[in-house]
Amino acid sequence: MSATENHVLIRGASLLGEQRADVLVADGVVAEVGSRLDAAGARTIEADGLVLLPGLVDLHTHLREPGREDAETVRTGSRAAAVGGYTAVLAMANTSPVTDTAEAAERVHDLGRAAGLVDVQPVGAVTKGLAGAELAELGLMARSRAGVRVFSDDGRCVADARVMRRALEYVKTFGGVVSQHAQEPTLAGPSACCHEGELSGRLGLPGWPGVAEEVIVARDVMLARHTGSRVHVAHASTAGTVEVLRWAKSQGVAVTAEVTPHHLLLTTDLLGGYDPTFKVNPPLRPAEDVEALREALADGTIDAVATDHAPHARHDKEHAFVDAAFGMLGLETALQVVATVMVSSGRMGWGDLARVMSTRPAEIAGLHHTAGHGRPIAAGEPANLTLVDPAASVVVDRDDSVSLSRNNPWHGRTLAARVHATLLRGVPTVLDGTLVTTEGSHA
Ligand SMILES: NC(=O)N[C@@H](CC(=O)O)C(=O)O
Ligand SMILES: [Zn+2]
Ligand SMILES: [Zn+2]
Repeated sequence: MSATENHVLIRGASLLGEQRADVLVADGVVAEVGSRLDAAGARTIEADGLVLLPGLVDLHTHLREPGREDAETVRTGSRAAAVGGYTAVLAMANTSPVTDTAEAAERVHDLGRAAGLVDVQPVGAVTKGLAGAELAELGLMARSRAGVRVFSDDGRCVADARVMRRALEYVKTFGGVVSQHAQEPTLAGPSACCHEGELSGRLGLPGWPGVAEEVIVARDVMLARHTGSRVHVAHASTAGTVEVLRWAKSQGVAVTAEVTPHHLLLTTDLLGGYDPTFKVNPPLRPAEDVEALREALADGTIDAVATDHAPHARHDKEHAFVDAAFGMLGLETALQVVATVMVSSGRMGWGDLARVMSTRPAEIAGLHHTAGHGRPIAAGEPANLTLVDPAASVVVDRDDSVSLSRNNPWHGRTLAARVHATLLRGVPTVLDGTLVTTEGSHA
């Protein structure tokens, strides 16, 4: 092995879209940031016109392993994440079996390390089997090798206020956070499948009102205030949720929130054709909600963008609308959607995009200090990096995906920007927009 084999020189990138610099990566860390750096023998990435960001961190990914390896595996989901510019993802607990024990969390963690493309950090279930009644082994998961810090029954709401209160008290003891799928089950029938409004009436589909989300968010911020613990709102989707968050933050409540790319761009009227590709939970909302979410993301009321990447096998999606599975792909296109909606429009800069897609998610998940994600691009920092072509414009084709599933709501749309390269601790996982396999060949 030559002395410079582990060296990568990124030449002439614009750091967070601002000053231009060369970045030398050696042995997993940023060795030097400067101009006209020379590193004979280092692999050089010409980055003229490209923007360098800290590696993206996804607070909300469904990897489906164990249980539904036909829809996605830790390995295929890791590939999709790397292609999307991610260096860390949080894998939701609604697998089969559920991630509700230390052993289950360690298994997911180890599968992620074996795939080796992104850091896969398991989310632990709040309640055993996601049943909503008995707390899962929160402390054992936290103390396990997986070091779980984020807990969620995602897919289901922790609807019982007493269970939620106890979970918040428990995670406080080790600095954890509960990520809530906010949806009051008694405010929507079991077959609810879209936003409750004028369109649901016209289509004859049973709907959820936005208030089903808002009452849980309001309740949970009060429980967070009462317990002095941290709550995180998963996939915030309504203007009312934004109002509650704004108030809670003004009161100093330890609440954070994420919004998905699809809730930042897609609206409920896409359901007019009954295409199950657009069936997702929480449902796509009207344009007024979308605008409130964009504003909240820009002003920091919403902390992060999280994909809620929810792969589904074809035979689970290709049904009549009411019977199809909920969820859509997100990892490979998230940065492009945020670039399109927030950066190309001038509402945010690349530095802001780095805040909402890397720094804040890393802080919320506790990956900032320990695992070196979401860090500044500076000498001595772990080299988890994403290089983006801001001028690219790409027509999304669902068959270009490295995910096992094809439920891609962006198919046929033109999106801005493109991930050019991703580095995990200094090792390129993506180069020239293409996955680098561990064998070193392109796949
Ligand atoms: N978002 C979805 O529509 N589906 C998710 C569950 C969830 O995030 O609630 C899934 O696991 O498929
Ligand atoms: Zn959810
Ligand atoms: Zn989810």
